[in-house]
Amino acid sequence: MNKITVGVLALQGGFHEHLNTLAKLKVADSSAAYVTIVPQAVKTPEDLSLCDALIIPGGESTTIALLARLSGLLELLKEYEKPIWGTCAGAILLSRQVVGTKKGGQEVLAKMDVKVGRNGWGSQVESFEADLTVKGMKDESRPFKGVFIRAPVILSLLPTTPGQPPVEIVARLPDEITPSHESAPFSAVDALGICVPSTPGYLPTPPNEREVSAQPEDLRHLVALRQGNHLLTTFHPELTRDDRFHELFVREFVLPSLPEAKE
Ligand SMILES: NC(=O)CC[C@H](N)C(=O)O
Repeated sequence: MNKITVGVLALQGGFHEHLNTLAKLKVADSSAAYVTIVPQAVKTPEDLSLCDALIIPGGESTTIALLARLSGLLELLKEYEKPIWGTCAGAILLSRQVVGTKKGGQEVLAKMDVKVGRNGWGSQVESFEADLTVKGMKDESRPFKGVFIRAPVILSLLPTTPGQPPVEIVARLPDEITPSHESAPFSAVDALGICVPSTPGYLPTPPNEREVSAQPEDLRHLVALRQGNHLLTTFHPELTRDDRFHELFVREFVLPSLPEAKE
């Protein structure tokens, strides 16, 4: 267990930043021994086969999905059972449903029972930063700077897929930050689970997949979620010098998933 390979899907978007963070990362296992982390750029099925876990970076989710299909990775990723962490565009790919897709729709890996809205906070100029408290993070009382760039928003938590663990909240935005963009590809009612399509390519939620209706909180405040060994963050931890999110992913998601850890 002292050497692990963490892949970063390197087809488009901010993969260099994740690889650079992984190259410097220090993570101790449960016996306080440091783990050797080998970062691996993943462009082909062979690259993926070397990995113990995968990070899908931010970028443009439609393009990443298209390139994954062209490189023979998309079906492998849909079947992948090792831990995956998706940041921003990667979070969109991990979700089961997406609102505001480009014309022609959006292929997803559907690993997490979540519905997201693309570009939910507006355009590039409306990018922002926010201090987050992250469950399970080292030095948890010190806020983690979340960088949101054309970020998706969580619209609903969908019924849990049979056999899967429930979705857990890892981080949320402070209450004073309110989504208020007219350019957002959904309306307020959409956040309550009543889907209002506003862009072509959007498919209404099938009746048997209706969200649990009594979700009192504005789910758009949820910005990091876990389901089993998958993690999504709607922001970009790789764009800060703070490597605690990468440490959390390796320590809490990757190390416990290794065969040796179960002995
Ligand atoms: N920073 C990002 O990854 C933006 C995601 C992009 N808006 C998308 O929908 O794919």
